Amino acid sequence: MEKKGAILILSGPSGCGKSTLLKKVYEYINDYTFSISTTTREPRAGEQHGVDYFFVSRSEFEEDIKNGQFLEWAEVHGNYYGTSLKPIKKALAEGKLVIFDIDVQGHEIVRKKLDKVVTSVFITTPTLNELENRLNNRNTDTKDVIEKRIENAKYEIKSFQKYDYFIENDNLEEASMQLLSIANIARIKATLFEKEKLIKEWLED
Ligand SMILES: Nc1ncnc2c1ncn2[C@@H]1O[C@H](COP(=O)(O)OP(=O)(O)OP(=O)(O)O)[C@@H](O)[C@H]1O
Ligand SMILES: Nc1nc2c(ncn2[C@@H]2O[C@H](COP(=O)(O)O)[C@@H](O)[C@H]2O)c(=O)[nH]1
Repeated sequence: MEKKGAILILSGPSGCGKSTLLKKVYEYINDYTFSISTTTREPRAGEQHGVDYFFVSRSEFEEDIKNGQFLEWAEVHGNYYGTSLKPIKKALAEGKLVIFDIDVQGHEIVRKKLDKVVTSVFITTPTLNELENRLNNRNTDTKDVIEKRIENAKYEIKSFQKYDYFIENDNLEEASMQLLSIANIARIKATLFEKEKLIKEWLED
C-alpha cells in the first residue's frame, strides 16, 4: 500500500519532557522527519541553527509572516515561534510522519487546517512542582524565564481536552512506549481519509 504522509503534534508545558521522549521514540521509528521551527528566542548552549531551530531576529520573523511563509505561528513565552509551510508540504508528499513540537495555539491552527492527517498528544508532568524541578535541573533558563514558563503552564494545561491523547510523563520508559504507540496510530489515522473515499465509491456502485 502507498505510504501516506501524517502529522504527529506534541504539546505540553515547557519542561514536561517532549524532546526527551522524542529522542527515545526516534530509536524505534523510521520514515519520519522533525519539523524544525523558526524562533526569535536566543539559542541555548549546544543548540544549533538548522538543527534545533532556525534562529532569526524579530524583524526577519515578521517579514516571513508578511510573506505567508508559515503554516502556523504564535507568540510563546514572549518570543515568536513558527512552522514553515514548504518543508511540511514536501515531507507529507513523500509520505513521511512529520513530528511537530508546538504550543497549544499552534496545535489549534494546524488541526483546523489539516485535521484529516493530524494526530495530537498533550504531555504533562505528574505535578506542577515536578515541572518546576525539571526546569530548574535542566539549567538552561534564567529564574525569570522559568517563572514565566510555570505561569504559562497553568494556562496551557486548560487545553488538554482538545488533543487526541494525553501522556503523563512520570516514568520515562512507560511514557516513551505510549508515545511510540501514538506515533504508529498517527500513520494509520492518515490512511482513513483514503478509505473514506474508497467506501464512498463502493456505496455508489
Ligand atoms: N520522565 C522524566 N523523569 C525525570 N526527568 C525527566 C523526565 N522526562 C524528561 N526529564 C527531564 O526534564 C527536563 C526537561 O525535559 P525536556 O527538555 O525534554 O522538556 P521539553 O518539554 O522538551 O521542554 P521545552 O518545551 O522547554 O523545550 C530535562 O532535563 C529532562 O532530562
Ligand atoms: N506555535 C508554535 N510553538 C512552538 C513552535 N516551536 C516550538 N514551539 C513551542 O514553544 C515552546 C517553547 O519552546 P522552547 O524550545 O523555547 O522551550 C514549547 O512549548 C514549544 O512546543 C512552533 O513552530 N510553533
